[in-house]
Amino acid sequence: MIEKDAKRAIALGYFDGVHCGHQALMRLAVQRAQENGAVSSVFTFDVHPDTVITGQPVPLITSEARRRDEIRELGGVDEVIFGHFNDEMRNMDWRRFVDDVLVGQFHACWIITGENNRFGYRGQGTPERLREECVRLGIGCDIVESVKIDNIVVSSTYIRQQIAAGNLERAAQFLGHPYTIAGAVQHGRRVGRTLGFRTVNLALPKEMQAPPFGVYVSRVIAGGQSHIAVTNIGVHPTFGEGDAACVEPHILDFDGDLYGAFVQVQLLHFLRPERRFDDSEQLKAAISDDVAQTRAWFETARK
Ligand SMILES: Cc1cc2nc3c(=O)[nH]c(=O)nc-3n(C[C@H](O)[C@H](O)[C@H](O)COP(=O)(O)O)c2cc1C
Ligand SMILES: Nc1ncnc2c1ncn2[C@@H]1O[C@H](COP(=O)(O)OP(=O)(O)OP(=O)(O)O)[C@@H](O)[C@H]1O
Repeated sequence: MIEKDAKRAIALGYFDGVHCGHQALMRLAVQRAQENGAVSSVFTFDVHPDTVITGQPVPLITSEARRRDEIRELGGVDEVIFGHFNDEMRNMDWRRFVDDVLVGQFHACWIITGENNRFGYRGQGTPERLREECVRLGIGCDIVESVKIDNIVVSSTYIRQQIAAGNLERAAQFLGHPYTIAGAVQHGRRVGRTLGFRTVNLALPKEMQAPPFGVYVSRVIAGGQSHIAVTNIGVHPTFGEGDAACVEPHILDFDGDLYGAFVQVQLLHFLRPERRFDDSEQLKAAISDDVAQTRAWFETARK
């Protein structure tokens, strides 16, 4: 239990996907907290600010249900604070945000931000202004240089573009971990078993940035175990149109029961687009080929 008036080293930003740059920033927050006998925290928002500002939902790399856990697991911080991004927050002067919210309400003794971060009304809170304000308040401040890969600044926006294009290897390189869809296993229509390939069924969270509908080499993490799998994402057009998009991994060489379990599906490599087959025999042949390609991919990855 973290005490309300504990002092905190607070990292600022939205942290969608918890990519390599976010992780570097949070490592520093953890270090500053240790040095100062403080709690390491992230201050983020319940909705993406651009969703409110532009009126267009920003598709997310991390589903809403997983955000807190993912930031804590991958960032190593003690606490994730979710500010409510409403009109009041949107119009709040940057200095008031620092003085009243971060310091007044959450007792910040150190604030950590990336060099490209902007906050407060119209983004008028720049890292340089933050540094000056922290000096005035007598608290610590770090401005972290952007992490780059291949001379490209790692950002959630760039990673979303890679996911949307099906470049999951590139997305994983920039994330520092695979793109993952998590959720509770639901009952499907039990067609999979008639095909000879049982599948685990998950809803695709509607707020997520999905990759193109298709078939992916995958891993399924369930009950602390990692399984090799091949996953179809889409609306399975062979069986009629109109269904909501779902995520259906077929776990190779597995005969267990996962109904109701909470699983994570890591999508590693795009194999082919989803398509409509004329009959289930053709679909079966295609899935057999997907399975063979998946085994071959893991064989090559192991070498
Ligand atoms: C590896 C794999 C690839 C698949 N590819 C397609 C496809 O291209 N087109 C399609 O209509 N269904 C495809 N399916 C079938 C459906 O996604 C789903 O497995 C089937 O409709 C069974 O659904 P159920 O679990 O609700 O019974 C594929 C399934 C798997 C496991
Ligand atoms: N590549 C990076 N290296 C270091 N820090 C970063 C990097 N990218 C973002 N940050 C910092 O991490 C915090 C959270 O970043 P945030 O999620 O707001 O931005 P982002 O990843 O650049 O996303 P977007 O593409 O939406 O701008 C911010 O303080 C930001 O400046």
